[in-house]
Amino acid sequence: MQVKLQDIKLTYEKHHNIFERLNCTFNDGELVALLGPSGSGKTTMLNLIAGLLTPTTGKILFNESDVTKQDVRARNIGMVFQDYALYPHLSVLDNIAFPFKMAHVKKSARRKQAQKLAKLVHVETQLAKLPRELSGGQQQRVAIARALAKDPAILLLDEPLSNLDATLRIELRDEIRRIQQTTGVTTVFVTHDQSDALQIADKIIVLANGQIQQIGTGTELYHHPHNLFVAQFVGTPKINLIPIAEFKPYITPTIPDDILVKATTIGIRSEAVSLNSIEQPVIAKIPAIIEKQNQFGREIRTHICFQTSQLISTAISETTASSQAISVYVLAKGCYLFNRDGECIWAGDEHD
Ligand SMILES: Nc1ncnc2c1ncn2[C@@H]1O[C@H](COP(=O)(O)OP(=O)(O)OP(=O)(O)O)[C@@H](O)[C@H]1O
Repeated sequence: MQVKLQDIKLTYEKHHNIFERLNCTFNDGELVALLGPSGSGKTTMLNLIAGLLTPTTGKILFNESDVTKQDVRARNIGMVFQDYALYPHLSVLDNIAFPFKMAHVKKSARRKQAQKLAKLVHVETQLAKLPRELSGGQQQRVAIARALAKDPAILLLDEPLSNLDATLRIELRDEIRRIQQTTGVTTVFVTHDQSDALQIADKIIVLANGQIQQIGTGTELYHHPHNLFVAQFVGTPKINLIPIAEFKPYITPTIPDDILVKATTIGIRSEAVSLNSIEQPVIAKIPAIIEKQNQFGREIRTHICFQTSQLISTAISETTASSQAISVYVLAKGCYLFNRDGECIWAGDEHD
C-alpha cells in the first residue's frame, strides 16, 4: 500500500500549527523511519496516517484513494506502541488471535493462524504464558504478531524499542526488519534514535518542529545533509562546527569567494580531521592542540582544541602524544558550509 500525505496542515489550537504544509510519500513495501527529537511531530504524523487525527486541511491518500475522512477502523492499520499494550489476562496465543476473534474467524482457524504468526516473530514456545511472564522483547514480538494478525495495509510502530535494553534493542530491530521483509507490509517506524533508523530503514524522514528537514537513505543524510539540523542530528560523533570567521584565515583557495561570503558555519565530520592528507583534497591546514584520546569501541576519538572550538577526530591513530601543538589537515570530503539560515551551500566531496 502506498501512503501519501498531501499539503497537510494540522492545528491543535487556534495559534498552534503542528504542521503547516506536510508532503511525503511512503511507497508500497517500504520501511520508513520517522526520525526526530522529542516534540518534532513524529507521533502526530503516525496518528494522521492511522486516522486517529484528522488534518485541518490537506489529504491523506492510500493507493491514490482519499481516506482523509475515514476513521481508524476503516483504514486497516496495524499499530504497535512503546508500552506493548497487550491484554494482561490473555495468553500469548489469545493475544495474537484476538483480531481474528474480532473478525469472527472460527476458533480452530484462528489458533492455527495465530500459531503461524507466533512462529514468524519467534514466540512459538511461549504460547500458554501470560504477557507478564515474558521479557520486554518477547512482549513486543507478541504485540507485532497481534498487529500483523489484522493483515494490515500498513504497520505503524511508535518507538517500539524504547523500553528495551541495548542488546535486546539491537536484536529486536533486526527482527522487525526481517519480519517486515518477510511480510512486505508498508511500515512506518517512529524513533528518536538515529542508529535504529540508519540500521533498518529503506528511507528516513527527518522531522524537526513539525517540518520535514530531509528525506533520504542513511548514506544520503550523512554525506549530503541539506541543512545544519540534519548534519548535527545524523552521525556519531556529532559533526564538528566552527564559526567561519575563525576558520577563514586557514582556508586554501578551494572554495569560491561568492560561497564563502555567504557562509557562517563550517561543519567538519570527524573523519575529515587528519594528520596527513595523502592524495586527498584538503581545504585547510589548521593549528591545533591535541587534548586527549579515548578508545570508543573500535574507534579512537581524539579531542582537539582549535581556537574557541573543540573538535573530535576519528582519523588520528593512538600513537599521537597529547598536549601537543600540531597542524591538522581538514579534508574536503566531509566538510560542509552553512549559511545563516542553516542551509548547506557547499559540500567538499562535490568539488574535488
Ligand atoms: N493533543 C494535543 N494538543 C496540543 N498540542 C499537542 C497535542 N499532542 C501533541 N501536541 C504538540 O504537538 C507537537 C508534536 O508532538 P508529537 O507527540 O507528535 O511529537 P513527537 O515527535 O512524537 O515527540 P516524542 O518523541 O516526545 O513522542 C508537540 O509540540 C506537542 O506539544
